[in-house]
Amino acid sequence: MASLQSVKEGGFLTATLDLALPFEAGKWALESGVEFDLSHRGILTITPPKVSALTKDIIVSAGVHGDETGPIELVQEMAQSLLQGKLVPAHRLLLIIGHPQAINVHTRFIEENMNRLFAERNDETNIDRINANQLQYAVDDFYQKSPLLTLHHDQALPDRWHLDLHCAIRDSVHYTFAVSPYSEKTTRSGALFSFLQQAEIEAILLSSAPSPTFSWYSAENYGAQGLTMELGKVARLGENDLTRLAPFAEMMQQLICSDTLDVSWDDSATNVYRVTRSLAKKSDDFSFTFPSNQANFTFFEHGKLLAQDCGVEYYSLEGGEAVVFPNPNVALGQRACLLVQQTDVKFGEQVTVAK
Ligand SMILES: O=C(O)CCC(=O)N[C@@H](CCC(=O)O)C(=O)O
Ligand SMILES: [Zn+2]
Repeated sequence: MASLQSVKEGGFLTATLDLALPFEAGKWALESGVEFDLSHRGILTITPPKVSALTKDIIVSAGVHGDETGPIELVQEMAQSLLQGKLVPAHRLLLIIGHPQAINVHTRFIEENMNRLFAERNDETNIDRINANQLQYAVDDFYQKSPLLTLHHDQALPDRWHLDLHCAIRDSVHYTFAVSPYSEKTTRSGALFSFLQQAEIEAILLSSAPSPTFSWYSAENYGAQGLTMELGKVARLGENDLTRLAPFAEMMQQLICSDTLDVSWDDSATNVYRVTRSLAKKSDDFSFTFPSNQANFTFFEHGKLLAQDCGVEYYSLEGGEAVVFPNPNVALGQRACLLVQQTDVKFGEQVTVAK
């Protein structure tokens, strides 16, 4: 079947991954008035039948790492329901399956980690860089050409969201958690945190420095309520237990199909962490003092030796620190782990770390 027809019938993921089939762009509408624009392989823009000042510009991306398949299956399920008219969106959507080439060979990336290629446009010397540039153009196009901009008469920006869905490589004290990228812009709204709590996401990690990730790109460049979502653990396509992500899938459907979401917050219901340090791998001598499969959010009391790198030793700080994303095999100069401490937040229009 032609790839465009396959997408129209709900096969967004199948068509995206079938690299033997030449890509066919296309625009079409359902009787409901929902409009679809398949502009590139794995990049689908969906426009609701009507827009208002309450309409959001929402990006949901998955497959930026090819072996993180649970979120890919969630995006496919959402795309299928929208394409078949079973769901009617209330907001503008950009659905992205980010790295078909890596997904097809079940690997995190081909030559370099695509989720470190969003600081700027990249020289297109490999497929990871080509894809990262294409995703940057897609985000730019989606937010910059939004019809909502005229609705707000350029006074205020539309409510922009970007959920970049990932899985963790290893076990985690928290099965689901969200990483809020650092930006000087207002990208940590009470509505975003309330959404996470209602989606039963177990923890939120507040980054304290910029990072060249996909969610950071939208937060920093467009003030989007951006998150990297860690939804379970890596597994093969079709071998994920999506029931554990049901509350999140349900809240994503509410986010996409409801004009507005209830906003509430219970300090005791969600663990919030702030990033105290990000350890970069400075040499091939870098090593951790704990096993490479150490679970995310493992806590180390104050004064424990965590890692060493060419004689430089890293000890856990006063109050202790927990480790997140420990990976001694990253490329030189890249992040080998995050170190975090639990924190309290002041909930409001924007959420801030309580002093
Ligand atoms: O489990 C791991 O070690 C990595 C899982 C993953 O891909 N995480 C993202 C987090 C990005 C961020 O810090 O926002 C990544 O490493 O790209
Ligand atoms: Zn990932």
